[in-house]
Amino acid sequence: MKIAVAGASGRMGRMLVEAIQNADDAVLVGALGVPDAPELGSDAAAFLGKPANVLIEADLAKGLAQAAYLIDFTRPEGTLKHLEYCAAHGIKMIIGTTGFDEAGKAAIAAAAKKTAIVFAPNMSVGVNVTMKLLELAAKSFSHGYDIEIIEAHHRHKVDAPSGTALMMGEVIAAAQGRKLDDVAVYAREGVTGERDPSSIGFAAIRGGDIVGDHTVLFAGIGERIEITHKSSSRVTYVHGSLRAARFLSDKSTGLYDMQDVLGLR
Ligand SMILES: NC(=O)C1=CN([C@@H]2O[C@H](COP(=O)(O)OP(=O)(O)OC[C@H]3O[C@@H](n4cnc5c(N)ncnc54)[C@H](OP(=O)(O)O)[C@@H]3O)[C@@H](O)[C@H]2O)C=CC1
Ligand SMILES: O=C(O)C1=N[C@H](C(=O)O)C[C@H](O)C1
Repeated sequence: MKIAVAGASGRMGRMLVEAIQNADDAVLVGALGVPDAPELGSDAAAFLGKPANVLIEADLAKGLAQAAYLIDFTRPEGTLKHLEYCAAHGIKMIIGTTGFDEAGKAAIAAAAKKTAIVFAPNMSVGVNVTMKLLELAAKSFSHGYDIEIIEAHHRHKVDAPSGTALMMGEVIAAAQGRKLDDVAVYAREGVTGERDPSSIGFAAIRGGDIVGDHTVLFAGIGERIEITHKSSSRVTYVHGSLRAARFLSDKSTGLYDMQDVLGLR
C-alpha cells in the first residue's frame, strides 16, 4: 500500500510514519504538513533517526503525487482541504480527525461517491467493541436509568466532547429509538433544575498526557452500571488505521467506518 500521512509531525502522524516504516505491506510515499511549519522540507522519518526519503510537503500535488491512500489525523479544516484533492484524484482516505460540523460530515459523505473513505472517531478495536456493549446496555436500560458520558483526554486536545464520546451518545440514542441532538446536554452550570430523565449528559476532562478514557454511566435507583474503555497508548489507533487501509484495498468508492472494517456491523 502506497500511503501518505497528513499531519506527519503530529502525535498521531509520527506514530503512523513509524508504523508504516515497520509494516511489510505498506510504504510511506508522502507526508503533509501545514505551510510555515518548521518541519516542512525535512524527512518525515527524521525523528526515528532513519530517513524514509520522503519530505514533509505543504503542496498537496507534491505530497500526494505517489499516494494511493492518505491517512489523515489533523484538524477539520485541513482534512476538508485534503478531501477535495483526494476525491478529485481517486486517493483513498482514512480519516481519524474529529470535531467536524454537519457540513464537514456532509462533505466527507459526498467525497465518498468519488473515492473510498474510512471515517471513524476512534480506530481502536476496543472502543468499537465497546460500542456494541453500549448498544446492548442502552436497550436494557432504556427506562429508569440516567445516562452520562464522561471522557478524559490530554491537555492538547482542542475539541470537546471527543468524537468517540459523541459516537457513544449516538449509538445509545439510536438503540433507544431517539436522536442524540434532541437529548444531549453538553454543559451544566448554576441552577440547572433537576435532571431531565430523557437526557444524555456529557462531561469532558482535560489534563496532562491522558491518551483517551471514556466511561458511560447508567445510573438507576439502587445500582449503577459503568462501561469504561481506557487507551494507554495511541498504538491501537495506528494499528486500526492500517487495518482500515487494508480494508479499502478492494474498494474504489464508498463511506465506511471501523464497524465495517472490523466486521461488527
Ligand atoms: N480516530 C481516532 O482513532 C483518533 C483521532 N484523533 C484525532 O486526530 C486529530 C489529531 O490528533 P493529534 O495527532 O493528537 O493532534 P496533533 O495536534 O498532535 O497533530 C495534528 C497535526 O495536524 C497538523 N495540522 C493542524 N492544522 C492543520 C491544517 N489546517 N491542515 C493540515 N494539517 C494541520 C498539525 O500541524 P502543526 O503541529 O504544525 O499545527 C499536526 O502535525 C484530532 O482531531 C484527534 O481528535 C486522535 C487520536 C485517535
Ligand atoms: O484527540 C485525541 O487524542 C483523541 N481523539 C479521538 C476522539 O476525539 O474521540 C479518539 C481518542 O479518544 C483520542
